[in-house]
Parts: sequence; structure tokens; C-alpha cells
Amino acid sequence: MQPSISARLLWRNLPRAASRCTSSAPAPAPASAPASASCFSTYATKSATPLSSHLLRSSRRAFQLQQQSQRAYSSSGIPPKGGIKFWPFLVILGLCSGAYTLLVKQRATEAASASKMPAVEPPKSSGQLPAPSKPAPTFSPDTTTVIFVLGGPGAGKGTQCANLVQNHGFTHLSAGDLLRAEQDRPGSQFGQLIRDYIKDGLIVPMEVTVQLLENAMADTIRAAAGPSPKKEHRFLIDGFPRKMDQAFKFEEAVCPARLVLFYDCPEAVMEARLLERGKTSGRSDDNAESIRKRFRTFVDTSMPVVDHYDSQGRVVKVDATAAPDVVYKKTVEELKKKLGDKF
Ligand SMILES: Nc1ncnc2c1ncn2[C@@H]1O[C@H](COP(=O)(O)OP(=O)(O)OP(=O)(O)O)[C@@H](O)[C@H]1O
Ligand SMILES: O=c1ccn([C@@H]2O[C@H](COP(=O)(O)O)[C@@H](O)[C@H]2O)c(=O)[nH]1
Repeated sequence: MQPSISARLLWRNLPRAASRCTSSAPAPAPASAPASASCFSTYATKSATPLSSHLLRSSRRAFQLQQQSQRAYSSSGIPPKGGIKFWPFLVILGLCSGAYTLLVKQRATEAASASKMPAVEPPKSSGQLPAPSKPAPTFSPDTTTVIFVLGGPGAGKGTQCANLVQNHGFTHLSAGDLLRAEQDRPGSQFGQLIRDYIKDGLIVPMEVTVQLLENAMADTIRAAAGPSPKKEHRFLIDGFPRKMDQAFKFEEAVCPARLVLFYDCPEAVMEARLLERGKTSGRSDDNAESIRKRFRTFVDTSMPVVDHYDSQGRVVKVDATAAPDVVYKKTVEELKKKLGDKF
């Protein structure tokens, strides 16, 4: 059993793009449930809208049904002459409708003011209905270019991203770095969970990582705003998505990706690099045992993501065995072919 993430808990406790410095009272520890039960509904900034519009739709429908039944009733009956008076019923109906409308409005206001919380909890078992989807990603691919950077542990993703940042104006966001920062953030609700997952080379439940990435993207874009804001933002999202659920959720809720840059490297080469890095990195997972587990996770869980994007013609594959500058040259060549002028 792996711990699940309560969406409400997540919303209250991750540092947010809009309110990064706000602190919140500690919430109860998450209940145990399978990590796969991680389908998510709406993102905080827009969470009030779907629920309130759903409520309004339901109330309209109820009202229509009520009207239909009234029409059916009145069309079949002939009003009694001077018998029953209808106005008391109309008054009662009016009062009920008014009270109902007030209730709906109050709920909508409450949901809007609690904008840091998603409207719906993620389903806890496969027997439950999936939560409604977010209507649109937070960032438009017209103004935000996202490139996912994948490859086995130690393939050289971070090394190559640093070059691309320097020469091509990308912002580099490493999912692993963001998770490590959250792990070490004082008061983080997820610190221990992230520590355990990283040590075992497992994939942290996607809600945490997707939210951290979205926050970091929003921070970057906000920081670049000014008298002459950038027309386009480019992000290298390094080491993500490592699991299919992350891929779907990110593209649906945060931003569709332009392509996947995949660094292909044999395990023996990656192992040697990581063991070397482990002498100074201080990373809890740069040791033989964790490396073995990370390789396994990569093959079982992350390669299917690469295959998925490959089947859509969205993968740029680069051999990462050679020296860093050779790999970089090849990367630039391949990206130029795929992105043309945009690169
Ligand atoms: N092409 C290369 N040839 C030799 N060493 C390399 C090459 N690319 C990176 N390295 C070294 O290998 C180690 C791992 O590189 P890097 O951190 O870039 O990999 P990564 O794919 O981002 O790893 P991780 O997924 O574990 O974060 C580093 O010590 C780096 O200096
Ligand atoms: O989307 C992600 C990315 C990473 N992780 C965890 O972090 C470690 C380290 O990642 P690096 O990219 O090597 O820095 C990884 O092994 C996972 O445990 C994750 O859970 N989800």
C-alpha cells in the first residue's frame, strides 16, 4: 500500500504560485490508499467554476422538470370554477425557489473563496466515478513551449538542459530538484513521503509533482512580467513525466507539451556516471542499491511514457553515450530539424 494524496491536503500545503509565502495549519496525515488512485479533478484557480456551474445546471434542470410536470398537470386539468385558489401555492413555490437560489449562490461564493482547494476529492477506489476534468490547461501552448526531457537516471538530462538554457533561452525545471526542495522545505506535509519515494526510486504521487511544476512555471512567468513582457515562454521539464498518469494530467491541466527529448544511454554507462556523481552529490539515491531500483522503475514505468509519445511522433531521440559536447551538438541538430525556426 502506498499513501495517497488528499487533494485538499495538497492544495493547502504545497507552496503555491499565487501565495507562495502563506503558511497553513498542519492537516491530518493522508490515509493509506493505492497510489494509482490519483485521478484529479480541477485546479485550484478554476475549481469553483465547474462545481458552481454544475450546481446551477442541476438546479436549472430541476426547475425545468418542475415546470414540465406543472405544465402536464395544468394542461390535463380544467380549473375548478371558483373552487381551489392557486395563489397560496404560487407564493410557496416562489419562496422555495428564492431560498434555493440563495443556497446555490452561497455555495458558489464559498467555493470561490476557498479557491485553494479543489472542488472534488480524487477517487479512492476504481469503483468511483472519475472526477470532472479541468476545462483547459493553465498555460496555452501558443505562448508556452514545453519540452519534456527524459532518459534513464544519469543519462545526462540535467547536463544538457544547462546548455540549452544558456544558448536557447529555456527555463529549466527539474522535477527531481523541485521534489527535493519540497522534501527539505520546513513544514512540508510531503517531506517524509518524498524522501521515502526518492530513496526507493519510486514515482511520487503525481498530484505533488504536477502542482510543483505548475507553481514553478507560474512563478517564472510572473517574474518575467514587466513593462515589456515576453511573448513566449520556453520550458525544459527535466525528468518528467515518468509515469503515464503524470503525462496525461500535466498535458490536460497544465500545458500540452511540444515534444519529448529522449536521451538514450546504456545502463552500464549511466551506472558508472551515477556512482561517480554519488561521491560528491550528497543524493540519497546515488548509491548502488537505489540506482538498481531507479533503473527498474525507469524500464517498467517511464519507458512506456517514451513509447507513448514516440507512437505520436513527438520524440526526439539522442544517443547520450558520447562526451557532453558531442551529445549537445547532436541535440541542437535534432531540435532544429523538429522545431525549425521556433528553435
Ligand atoms: N555525456 C556525458 N559523458 C560523461 N559524463 C556525463 C555526461 N553527461 C553527464 N555526465 C555526468 O554524469 C552525471 C549525471 O549527469 P546528469 O546529472 O546530467 O544526469 P541526469 O540524467 O540528469 O541524472 P538524474 O536523472 O539522476 O538526475 C553527472 O555527474 C554528469 O557530470
Ligand atoms: O516526476 C518525477 C520525477 C522524479 N521523481 C523522483 O525523484 C527522483 C530523482 O529524480 P531525478 O530526475 O533523478 O533528479 C526519482 O528517482 C523519483 O523518485 C518522481 O517521483 N517524479
